[in-house]
Amino acid sequence: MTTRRKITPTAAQPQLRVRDSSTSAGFISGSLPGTAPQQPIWACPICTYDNLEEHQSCEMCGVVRDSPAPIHASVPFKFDGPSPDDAILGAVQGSKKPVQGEKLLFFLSPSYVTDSLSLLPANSHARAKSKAAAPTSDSPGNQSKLSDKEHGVSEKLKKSLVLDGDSEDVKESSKQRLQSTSNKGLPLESYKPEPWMMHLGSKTAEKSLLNLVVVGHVDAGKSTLMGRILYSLGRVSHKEMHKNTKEANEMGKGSFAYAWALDEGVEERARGVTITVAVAHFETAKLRVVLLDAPGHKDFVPNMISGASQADAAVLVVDAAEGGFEAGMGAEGRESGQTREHAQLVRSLGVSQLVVAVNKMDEVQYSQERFEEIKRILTPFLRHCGFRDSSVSYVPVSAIAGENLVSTPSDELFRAWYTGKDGTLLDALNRLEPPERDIAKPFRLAVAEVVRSRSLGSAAAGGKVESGAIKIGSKVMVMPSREVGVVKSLEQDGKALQAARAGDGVDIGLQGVDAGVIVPGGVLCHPDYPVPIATRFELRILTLKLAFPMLPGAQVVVHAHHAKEPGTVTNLTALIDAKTGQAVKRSPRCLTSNQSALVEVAPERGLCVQEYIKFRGLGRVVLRSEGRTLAVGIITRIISYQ
Ligand SMILES: Nc1nc2c(ncn2[C@@H]2O[C@H](COP(=O)(O)OP(=O)(O)OP(=O)(O)O)[C@@H](O)[C@H]2O)c(=O)[nH]1
Repeated sequence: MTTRRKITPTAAQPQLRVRDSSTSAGFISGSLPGTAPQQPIWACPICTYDNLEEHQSCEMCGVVRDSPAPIHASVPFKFDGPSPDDAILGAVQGSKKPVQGEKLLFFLSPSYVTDSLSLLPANSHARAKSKAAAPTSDSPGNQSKLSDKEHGVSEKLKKSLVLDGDSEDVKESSKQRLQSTSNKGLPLESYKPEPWMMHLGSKTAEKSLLNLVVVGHVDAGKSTLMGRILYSLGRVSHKEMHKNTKEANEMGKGSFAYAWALDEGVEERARGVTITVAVAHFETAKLRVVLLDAPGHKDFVPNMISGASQADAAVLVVDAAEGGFEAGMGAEGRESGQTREHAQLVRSLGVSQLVVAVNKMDEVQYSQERFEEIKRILTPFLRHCGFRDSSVSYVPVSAIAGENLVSTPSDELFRAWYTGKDGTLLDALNRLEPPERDIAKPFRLAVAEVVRSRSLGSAAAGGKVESGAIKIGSKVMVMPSREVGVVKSLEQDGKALQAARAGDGVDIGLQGVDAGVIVPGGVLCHPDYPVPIATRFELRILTLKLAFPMLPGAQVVVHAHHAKEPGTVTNLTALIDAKTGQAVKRSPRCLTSNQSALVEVAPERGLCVQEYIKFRGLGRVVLRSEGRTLAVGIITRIISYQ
């Protein structure tokens, strides 16, 4: 039996999923977080955050340990590696040394893709055919430390966040940041997790959970690849495969038979494209993988964003065929390629580990030269997106021929050069590290979908637990309605659970709330620590390639976790130097491509979001307009609440 489902996020029209009840013995996922051991620490010279000895860079602001005295004190924090967010936060080159053996290049430079494609041999351009863990600061072991320190860090940041010492509004910004802990709830720092939460999973030696999103340009072979893996691992039965093959042949779409294991919708099958995010489960030697198969077509980027916002790691599928790879990179004058856009988006949505599956190797006769060529072009590009070289692996595969997926290649041409020391795609997936989870923070779950099933009842939501933990009987507040219900049932992969914790993708059945109050893009949270409903917030953004300058008053669609809401860029507060993190110009008249800036945004209806520094998963934002991604960013301050 397979346990696949689809997520179609849209705040305006909740997606209902009807499913038979199919529960089995409950289990609790994940490994034992345990209590934080006493370990030596070092204080960051920028933000004063106390880091564990083993960390070579600050978990709070990303500054490399032993870096020279800080010269750009306006940088509040950063990812583990440079990313679009890093550019937003600044100091990519100013305060961070290159990591061992890596050269940090100025990333997302306008000419970058053109430059990298110019590395191709002349005939490669002619080939174009017509048709993206490091532990976070929220590690369980660090949870108490983080919670206890949060306020102290903020006190320091109060000074360092001021972009311009003379500016009253920016001083006010810092003051409000400190007050914006939660709206009409207890201060976050007063939260203490209950003992049972910290011991979830302690009695079992279960595999770790990894949420894996599969992204890449349209038709790169994502669904075929994952369908074939699911089939090889026995997650798709022979009977089901036989049925898919027969029906696909009858529709003249025989080559999509494996993809149909994931593309189950009528329209998806008729059009031969993935539209929604399909969810499936499989296991590697050490991981329980929740697979999120995202659409590649540019029209469905919003759905891809929703899938990627739940992910811990990603598989970027690229098409090795002549012209296929180049199309994904937006070569040959194409306005954009989704290999490029997806890699930028997944990194800005917090994914730092990437497996690049170089697919359709059968179409290039398993050419080592082609594989190396693609690697050579992608490596610096992915570095520019913010991926560390050491967090990216490349695996040549053929989904259609089943080569190098779960077993070593059998094709002679392939075996001639691929010795298999880097292993199969499954080996590469097994090497991914699940991130540490935010267990010691109040419960938060961003609603990905509305679920209706007999076992869960009429008021049920599906999504990934961002922080904290819940069990049967826990009270939760449904936002934005503020109705409070009790957890009646919990399910994961079709099995009943007694409890769920940060990182788990779960379906939650609630008692005591109206079904209609659960909406995709809403948030389930701890009733004493409700998520704010923000009606205006400040963002640090990095603009991508803009067709037109962004002006104050620009109409955008604001994407935050699974929420999607029209909104207005009400103010361009300051232009920020991406290298130094300093405000270089107040109230710029407009923003152009590849600029880092502080802006204010007002969604038409309140959004359930939080400052990135407090809840990363609820603090990342993507601004889009007319089907194009304009900017990626993080919430630095909530200005007004509903
Ligand atoms: N030759 C060859 N064709 C492949 C391979 N993998 C996939 N395809 C074909 O590529 C086409 C697209 O495959 P899909 O799996 O639907 O691609 P996708 O990336 O999931 O597409 P979207 O989700 O719509 O972006 C189908 O005709 C597949 O049969 C491969 O390894 N070799």
